[in-house]
Amino acid sequence: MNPDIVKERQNASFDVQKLTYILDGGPEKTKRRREISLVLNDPDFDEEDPNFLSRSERYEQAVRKSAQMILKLREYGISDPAEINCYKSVVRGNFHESLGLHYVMFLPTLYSQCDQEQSKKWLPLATSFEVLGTYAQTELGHTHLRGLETTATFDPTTQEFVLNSPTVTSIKWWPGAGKTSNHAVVLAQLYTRGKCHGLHAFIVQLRHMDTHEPLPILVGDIGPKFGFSEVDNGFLKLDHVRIPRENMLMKHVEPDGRYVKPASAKLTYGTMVFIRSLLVGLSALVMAKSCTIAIRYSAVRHQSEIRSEPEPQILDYQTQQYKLFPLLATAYAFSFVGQYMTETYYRISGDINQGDLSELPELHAVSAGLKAFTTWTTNTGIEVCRMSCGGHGYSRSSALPDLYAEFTPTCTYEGENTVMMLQTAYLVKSYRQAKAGEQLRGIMSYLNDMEQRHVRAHPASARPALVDINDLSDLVESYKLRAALVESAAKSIQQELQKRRSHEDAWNNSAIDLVKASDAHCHYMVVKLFTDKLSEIGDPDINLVLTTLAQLYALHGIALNSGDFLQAGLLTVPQMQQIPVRIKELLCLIRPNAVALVDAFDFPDKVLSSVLGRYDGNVYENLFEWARRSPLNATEVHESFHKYLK
Ligand SMILES: CC(C)(COP(=O)(O)OP(=O)(O)OC[C@H]1O[C@@H](n2cnc3c(N)ncnc32)[C@H](O)[C@@H]1OP(=O)(O)O)[C@@H](O)C(=O)NCCC(=O)NCCSC(=O)/C=C/CCCCCCCCCCCCC(=O)O
Ligand SMILES: Cc1cc2nc3c(=O)[nH]c(=O)nc-3n(C[C@H](O)[C@H](O)[C@H](O)COP(=O)(O)OP(=O)(O)OC[C@H]3O[C@@H](n4cnc5c(N)ncnc54)[C@H](O)[C@@H]3O)c2cc1C
Repeated sequence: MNPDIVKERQNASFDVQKLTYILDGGPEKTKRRREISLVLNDPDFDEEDPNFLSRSERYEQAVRKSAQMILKLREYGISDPAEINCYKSVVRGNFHESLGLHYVMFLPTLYSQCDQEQSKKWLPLATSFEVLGTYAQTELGHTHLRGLETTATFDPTTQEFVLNSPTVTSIKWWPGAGKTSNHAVVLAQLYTRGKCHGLHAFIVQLRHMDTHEPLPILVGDIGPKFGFSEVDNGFLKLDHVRIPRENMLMKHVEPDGRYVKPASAKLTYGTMVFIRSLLVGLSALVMAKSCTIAIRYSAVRHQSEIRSEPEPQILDYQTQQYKLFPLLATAYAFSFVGQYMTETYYRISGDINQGDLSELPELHAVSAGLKAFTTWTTNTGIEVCRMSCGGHGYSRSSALPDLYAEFTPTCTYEGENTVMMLQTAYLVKSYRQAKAGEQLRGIMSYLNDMEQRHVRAHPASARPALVDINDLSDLVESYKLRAALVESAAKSIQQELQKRRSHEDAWNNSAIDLVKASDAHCHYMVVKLFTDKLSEIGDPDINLVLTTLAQLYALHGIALNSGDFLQAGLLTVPQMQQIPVRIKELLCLIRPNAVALVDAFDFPDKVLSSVLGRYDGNVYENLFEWARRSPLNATEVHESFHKYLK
């Protein structure tokens, strides 16, 4: 064990184990997660570091691993869905799996959209992995749902749907598992009796069940990408492919071609809402991994000097703390927001299953906004962590380049982040309702008292000292008032309309304000949820250290967005000047607990897969060992010497 890291652990002011229990949701859950993590000792999961393999080898290794994962699930008797997720997350490590889409999109779509008869047919096939599925929605030319071109036309004479990609731009593009899957849920515009009824989901067989040869369908892999090398994102061109009427999910077409309207057309989009909710938790996980690597490494790395003494740990540099500790605070904040998002998703989707769709718009707005907010922040955070590790952060052995490459498409898939932030119609609608005197419930209720508490620029002399920057509840309150930026967005729309612009142009001309409003709303939610969580934590030592993190999270956010808070008169200039001073004090308070705070995330070394983030801190000897395994070192003299240099 590296002596620096031993010393760090001795300095901790709280019980790391107890904090792990809080993050997991209780000691029993921690115990079970640790038991599940033991599967990593199974030699059948031994594999070559993917960084030493070609794309094709990576894909093959990933398919082997996915197949092993399924066999082992049965062997280990893991059947609870939450435990399956935990098991898969542990085994998957920092990479995605080739069968991922089957689990996260294909199966959930079947579960939520099959009727009884369809469930009876498809669920046994899909859960036994005879049917391997993907989710084919995006097209080469479009992602916007109303713009999708693929058609499904009902033919009452044969009781079939005819699926067609009429143009190049209508070719399905991006669905994972182009080579792996034999079926797809295909999203297509439904036509019956000559009329278009919008997007609906259809189950389409793509490949022969025994030979895996493609049916008369053009299907394949779209080629190498920025990351996601394990995943065979695919293309799919359908040329008048016929499928039985029974393959339409939720069956909205009667045998005579009559269309039966669903309770809400938006139910077809349910799988996306599900994944967007999951991505909030994934952001927390990846932020936590990145901080673990960067903070442990910073504790064992010595460089330069502060005083004329031996080189200090780089974690002692104030600038290093300023890079990493706000991200550590973010990892904790997002962990609690992830828990909230999961609970909210299951609560509201439970109501939806019972026929109560009243909270569907809120679920859509919250999941879209938080998905965008947390993935954007995490994406830039990983890169800060990588940079903070200097040259060794650039080595793939650190895992940080892989974490970045695998995570960065979360800002794009399941709805491009700007587009998701622009799903603020709900915020503006809520604002207008509140303004009209309606009492809002839930997370939007803060808009109820906006009329009394206008957020607008005050002259400097008239600015009230509303906020005690050392008081978390005051900080939450000021974030809440800043979230009323939605008022500015709504006003911008109103002004545009007064200029006789169309409703659509008024929205587009206010889009920057709308994204800002959405961002401010999400930021408020995160600060509030983090603060609310503190009241549940009884252990005084843990409460203290998490309160320090929450204060840092809140103040750092204000410092980054100082213009909003000043312009709205929520903070005075002298208060704003106090914030960097307070932030520096908080960095000092966090410093002795930094390693313990990342230890509490409790990532086994095999899951982290990072030489820099090793629990024992023995970085240098392992960096050397890793480098020696590079394929270029397989021979002392590389064949290129004989071919070209000699
Ligand atoms: C929403 C759009 C942008 C627009 O929708 P559209 O209907 O076309 O048009 P509008 O008129 O604007 O909207 C109409 C109204 O409907 C409301 N609306 C829209 N969507 C929804 C919805 N989903 N639910 C409810 N309501 C909705 C909207 O607000 C309007 O309301 P109103 O009329 O104003 O009242 C739409 O075009 C859109 O959604 N675009 C984005 C497209 C998209 O998202 N595509 C995704 C394709 S699939 C994909 O990307 C797959 C990726 C693969 C990922 C694989 C890896 C996953 C990893 C998973 C993580 C695992 C976590 C594990 C964690 C661990 O390990 O621990
Ligand atoms: C790794 C990966 C895996 C994927 N897996 C799948 C899958 O399994 N199945 C599937 O169906 N799809 C999948 N996708 C596709 C993914 O869902 C889309 O790429 C995503 O929805 C974004 O759409 P787009 O690529 O068309 O971007 P575009 O919408 O073309 O975005 C390009 C730019 O235009 C801007 N823009 C677009 N519309 C607006 C607007 N209304 N207002 C303001 N700005 C706008 C965006 O902000 C962005 O800056 C995957 C994508 C990736 C990268």
